[in-house]
Amino acid sequence: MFHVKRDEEVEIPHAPEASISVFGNNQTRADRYCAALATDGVLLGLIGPREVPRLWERHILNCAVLGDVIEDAETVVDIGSGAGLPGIPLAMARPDLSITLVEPLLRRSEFLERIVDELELNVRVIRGRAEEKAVRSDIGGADVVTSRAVAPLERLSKWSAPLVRDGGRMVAIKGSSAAEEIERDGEVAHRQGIVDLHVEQCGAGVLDVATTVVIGHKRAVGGARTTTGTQGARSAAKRRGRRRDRKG
Ligand SMILES: C[S@@+](CC[C@H](N)C(=O)[O-])C[C@H]1O[C@@H](n2cnc3c(N)ncnc32)[C@H](O)[C@@H]1O
Repeated sequence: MFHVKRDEEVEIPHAPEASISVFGNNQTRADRYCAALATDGVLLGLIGPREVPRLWERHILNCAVLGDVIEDAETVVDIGSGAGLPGIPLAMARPDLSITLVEPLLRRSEFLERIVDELELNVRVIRGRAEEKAVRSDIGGADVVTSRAVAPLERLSKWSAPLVRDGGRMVAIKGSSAAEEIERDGEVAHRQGIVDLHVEQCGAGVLDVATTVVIGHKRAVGGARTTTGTQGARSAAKRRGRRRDRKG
C-alpha cells in the first residue's frame, strides 16, 4: 500500500469478531483501510492519534452500519467525507451501492482517491463543496445523502436537499444532540424540502453503542414520497437478518 509510515511502527487494532458480520467477504479490505487510517491517516492529520485504538468501534463499524437504513443498489453521496467516513466503510459493507464522496480539501481527497484505488472500491471521489453548482449538477438526484460531523442540520439540509432526488433521504450521523437539533433546525430543513425528520439507531446487535442517525425525506413535488418510514424499517430488519446469516 502507499504507507508514509510502515505498519510495523504502529499498533494496528484488530477487528472485533462482529466485524465479519458487517463486511463479509470484504473484511480484508476493511482491515487494510483500518491500517491506512492508523498510519497515513494519522500522519496526514486526518485522524487523531488517540482515535487509533478505537478505530473499529467509533469509526469504521460505527459508519458501516449506516447500511441498515439504505435500500438495495441505491446511489449514495457522502458529503464532507474527510478520511472516508462514513462513505468508505459503507462501500465495503454494501458493495451493491454506488457511492460518491465529496470532499473539498486536497490532502483529504487525494487520500480518498488512493484508498479507493488500492482497495478497488466502486466509489467515485469528487473534490469540491456540497453546495457548489458544479457538484450539484454532477451528482444531483442521488437516492441518499449521508454525512458525519460536517455541519449542524440547518446547513446540512441546505447542502443535502439539492443533491437528493424527490422522495430520497438525507441521513446524518449525529450524537446525543440529535433530537435537540431536529427541534432547533427542523423548520429550516422543512423550508429546504427535507421533511419528516426523525431519529433512528443503526447497528444494534453489532455495536455496544448503536449509531444515532437523523433521517429526513425530500418532499416530492405534489407532496408524495416514494419511501415510507415503514419501508425503511422493513429494510433495516432485512439487513439485520442478513448479518445474522453471515455470522452463521
Ligand atoms: C470534521 S470533518 C468530518 C470528516 C468525516 N465525515 C468524519 O466523520 O470523520 C468535516 C469534513 O467536512 C468537510 N467539509 C466542510 N465543509 C464542506 C462542504 N461545504 N462540502 C463538503 N464537505 C465539507 C471538511 O473538509 C472535512 O473534511
